[in-house]
Amino acid sequence: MGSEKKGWDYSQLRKYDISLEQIPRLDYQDPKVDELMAENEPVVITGSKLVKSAEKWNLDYLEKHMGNGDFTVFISRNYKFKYYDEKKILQKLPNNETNRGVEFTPPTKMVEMKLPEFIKRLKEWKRGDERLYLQQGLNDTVGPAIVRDFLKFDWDFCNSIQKKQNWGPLTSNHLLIGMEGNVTPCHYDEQQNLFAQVQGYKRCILFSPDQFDRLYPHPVYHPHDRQSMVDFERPDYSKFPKFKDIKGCETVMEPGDVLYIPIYWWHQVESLMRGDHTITINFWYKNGPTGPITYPLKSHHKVAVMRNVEKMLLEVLHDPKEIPPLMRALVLGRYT
Ligand SMILES: CC[C@@H](CC(=O)C(=O)O)C(=O)O
Ligand SMILES: [Zn+2]
Repeated sequence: MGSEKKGWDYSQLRKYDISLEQIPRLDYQDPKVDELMAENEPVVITGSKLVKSAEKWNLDYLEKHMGNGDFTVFISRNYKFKYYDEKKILQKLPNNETNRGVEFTPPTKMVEMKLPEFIKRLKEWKRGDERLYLQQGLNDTVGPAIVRDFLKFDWDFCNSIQKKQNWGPLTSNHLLIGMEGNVTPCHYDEQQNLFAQVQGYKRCILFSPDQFDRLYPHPVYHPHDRQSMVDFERPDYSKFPKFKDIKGCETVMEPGDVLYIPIYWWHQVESLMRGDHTITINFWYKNGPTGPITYPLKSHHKVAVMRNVEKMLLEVLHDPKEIPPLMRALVLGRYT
């Protein structure tokens, strides 16, 4: 994978005891790109101009043109930015009732920050300081120059993919500005994703949905729903024995690369250590209609089924502790 001539080297990658193949890197005009996407397989698409109009988006340009809006910034005391769903945290509601959330201490703080302050903290950051990660949906609060650049994205390119792959509508574009070494731990999303690298180098480690039982996602009701419970750097093989057999693929994204992250595919994303800050724009699309079901079900369909079973059981049992005994009674000795 890659090499020194590509502006990064192996010493900038975190070391894991995981077997990883290379994600194919194909030119955007290669017909194999469509074939892989049609199979819900990841592919790095090179040479497209999808976000070429944003290649000038360095920090000074963004500070000058991003407008005076508030941006969502996550703050972490370490290098990890594990996503959590606030709606699943036990909360007092206005009428003094509580939602059916759980007690949970978020691992990161989410704040609203003006861009100049974010950039100042980015530039002044030193080892040991809290880390920051700007993750903001692009909306109409940005300045006119950014709107112009946004309109100049190669929309024909991504619209043709959307049409060919029969995806649903584009739901959002997120601007992601990360510090060197920041890690978004392994998780999956329920949307199709074109992940466009604008500045800096990002390592993306992906696992097929069929690795579900090796990645031990938090329960659906948990704020870390869709996130793996396994700490890749210090895996607890007694709690997560199947993680030993994990198989995945990876790539180091360079500016201009576009990675197709298929719906339900697990991914861990890392800004290379001792590298520059990174800037990414992602394009999230609703999945298209399932189309003709073939049997046995594909692994990503099985993940959707498992999520629905979990949600239904929670709905009827109310107490998550009731699920394991019921599932054991259902399966052990009967289906095993
Ligand atoms: C925002 C988190 C992550 C990207 C990602 O998970 C996605 O685009 O789905 C990253 O780049 O750190
Ligand atoms: Zn994601």
